[in-house]
Amino acid sequence: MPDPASPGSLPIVAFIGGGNMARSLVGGLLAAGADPAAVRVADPSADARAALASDFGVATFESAADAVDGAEAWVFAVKPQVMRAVCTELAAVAQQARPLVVSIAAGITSAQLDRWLGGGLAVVRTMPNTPALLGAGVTGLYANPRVDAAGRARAEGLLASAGATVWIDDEALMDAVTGTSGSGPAYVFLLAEAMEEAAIAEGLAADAARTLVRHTILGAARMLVESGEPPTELRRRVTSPGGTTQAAIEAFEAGDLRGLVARAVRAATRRGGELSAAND
Ligand SMILES: NC(=O)C1=CN([C@@H]2O[C@H](COP(=O)(O)OP(=O)(O)OC[C@H]3O[C@@H](n4cnc5c(N)ncnc54)[C@H](OP(=O)(O)O)[C@@H]3O)[C@@H](O)[C@H]2O)C=CC1
Ligand SMILES: O=C(O)[C@@H]1CCC=N1
Repeated sequence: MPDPASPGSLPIVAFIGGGNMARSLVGGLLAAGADPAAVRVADPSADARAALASDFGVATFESAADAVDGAEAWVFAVKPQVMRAVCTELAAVAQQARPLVVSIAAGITSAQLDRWLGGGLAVVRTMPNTPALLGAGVTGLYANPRVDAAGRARAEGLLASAGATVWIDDEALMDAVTGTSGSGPAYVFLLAEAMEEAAIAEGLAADAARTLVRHTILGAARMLVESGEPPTELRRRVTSPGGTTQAAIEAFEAGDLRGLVARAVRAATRRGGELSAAND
């Protein structure tokens, strides 16, 4: 009996959309041992298809209908703006095939996906992030009531090779997942940009600033994950009373960094709801 959570024993999975995130997920799946013969990707771009085929050895298709033929899991990896059209085109096939539907799109709800695909389907709405490319991502997953235990295990198996997974029981919170971890890598990259610029403004050479900042973020992230200790405690150990870090933290707090981050996450979270409404 194959283990449905193991990528090596996945049923045939079709990715509809072969862009940035699909590439990350396909790469992660194969790195975790999935058979390239069990992975298909549909994308309208001949260049994207050629790159996917040569990089990963997966079968590629111009037409989504051809890619999903015989696939038990369909992963929708297109932009929210085209999701309705893409689903509607596949609705008749979906009603016959009854696949496990997995979406990685921001904002688009499981009810919308189900409705556009004709209704009554098992749908898992997920939100991965780009470090999936390194197997260092994190994905939030929500399953609609039609998804059984095997479907959950299958969806988790598809995303687990991209990194950690977190099940979310209340779909209304999936936009907050997007605003936290889906978009989150960009927040860290923005911090890196700002720190590099500040370091250069203090007189450091650009290459020195780049190395100092990148390895500071890498080291701090590893400490966060590997120590399991709360960030407040890790920060306390860097902050000598009356020392340099305290001076910097006071500047951050005076500038309301926490409030700014809260407003940014709120903006991303709200945008998820807007993407859902605007593309219904
Ligand atoms: N980028 C990120 O960090 C994250 C993105 N997401 C979600 O992932 C989804 C994809 O994003 P991303 O990979 O960044 O976007 P991309 O634009 O890189 O990928 C989408 C791909 O879908 C293709 N496409 C368009 N129409 C069809 C169709 N009818 N059939 C098959 N493929 C089609 C596009 O081709 P073409 O360009 O030629 O139109 C493109 O290659 C989005 O819904 C996004 O919300 C989720 C988490 C993180
Ligand atoms: O910016 C976006 O809409 C997508 C979803 C999460 C990350 N990128």
